[in-house]
Amino acid sequence: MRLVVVGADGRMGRMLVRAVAEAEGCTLSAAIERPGSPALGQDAGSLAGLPPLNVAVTDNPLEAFAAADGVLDFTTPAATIHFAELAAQARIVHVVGTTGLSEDDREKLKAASYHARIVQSGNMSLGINLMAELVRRVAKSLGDEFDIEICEMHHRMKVDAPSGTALMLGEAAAEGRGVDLKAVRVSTRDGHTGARKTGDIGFATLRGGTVVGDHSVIFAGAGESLTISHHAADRGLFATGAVKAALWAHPKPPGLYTMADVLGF
Ligand SMILES: NC(=O)C1=CN([C@@H]2O[C@H](COP(=O)(O)OP(=O)(O)OC[C@H]3O[C@@H](n4cnc5c(N)ncnc54)[C@H](OP(=O)(O)O)[C@@H]3O)[C@@H](O)[C@H]2O)C=CC1
Ligand SMILES: O=C(O)C1=N[C@H](C(=O)O)C[C@H](O)C1
Repeated sequence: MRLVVVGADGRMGRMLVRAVAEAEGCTLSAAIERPGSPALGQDAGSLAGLPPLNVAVTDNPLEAFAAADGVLDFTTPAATIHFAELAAQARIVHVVGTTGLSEDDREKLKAASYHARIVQSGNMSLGINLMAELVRRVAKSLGDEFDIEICEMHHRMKVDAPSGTALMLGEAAAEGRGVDLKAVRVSTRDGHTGARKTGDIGFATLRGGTVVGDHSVIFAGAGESLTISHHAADRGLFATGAVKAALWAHPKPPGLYTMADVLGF
């Protein structure tokens, strides 16, 4: 499968280049960065700490997508929506790891998925996707006498909050309870907040250092609490998941898929 990595000089982009180079049945057909990036013209393999792959970074996604079977995209919401339009025109697979997407962005991805095979997930790891299934089940079993709080910590450079993963876990908890997350979500608390409202789902965001990604969902009841946690030690696992998603989606019909579909949950 010929894969393009967009945002190839980013933290995830470099991991994706490595994952493609190491995956059986995949080749890196192009590496894209934004116009003006200092990475333009450099070898994508060298940027990723590998021997040269003879793939120079360019700012021409149109040409790259026309000669590819799929694109791995961990960039920014604006860039992802632009790439979704191009991937739909080229009828290729689009794996979207970018977080911080708005409702409007999601609508645009949905529209693009009439032509492209899109796999979108706030987290491409096996562990988090399994955790979301567990959270759904526990939330369904426990009822709202158990308060749900979601805590996440990421590195100091992360720009969106709560994390895409935290929101995904919140959606799973809300689904388990049969409620709409938007109606019960509490993402900030400061000052005299009053007592916690029954049924709220709270989010706490921590940022610091080089933390790859830690997530906990706490079910706090009367006299007992249950916590489900995940610790990501290396962002290579998200990249491996993204390549797996691309290979899975290659023979599928156009549509908007999730990592849970890829993993068969
Ligand atoms: N779903 C998952 O499993 C995971 C998702 N993520 C998400 O992936 C995204 C990226 O994270 P991370 O790698 O840490 O961020 P980085 O900022 O390190 O990487 C993003 C890269 O995309 C580039 N970029 C921005 N706009 C464009 C454009 N129009 N064309 C081409 N390249 C562009 C940036 O270039 P420049 O810096 O020059 O602007 C940068 O190199 C975030 O939303 C993050 O939350 C991260 C890990 C796992
Ligand atoms: O920005 C990151 O680094 C990460 N982003 C994703 C998120 O927002 O959940 C996934 C992972 O936790 C790392």
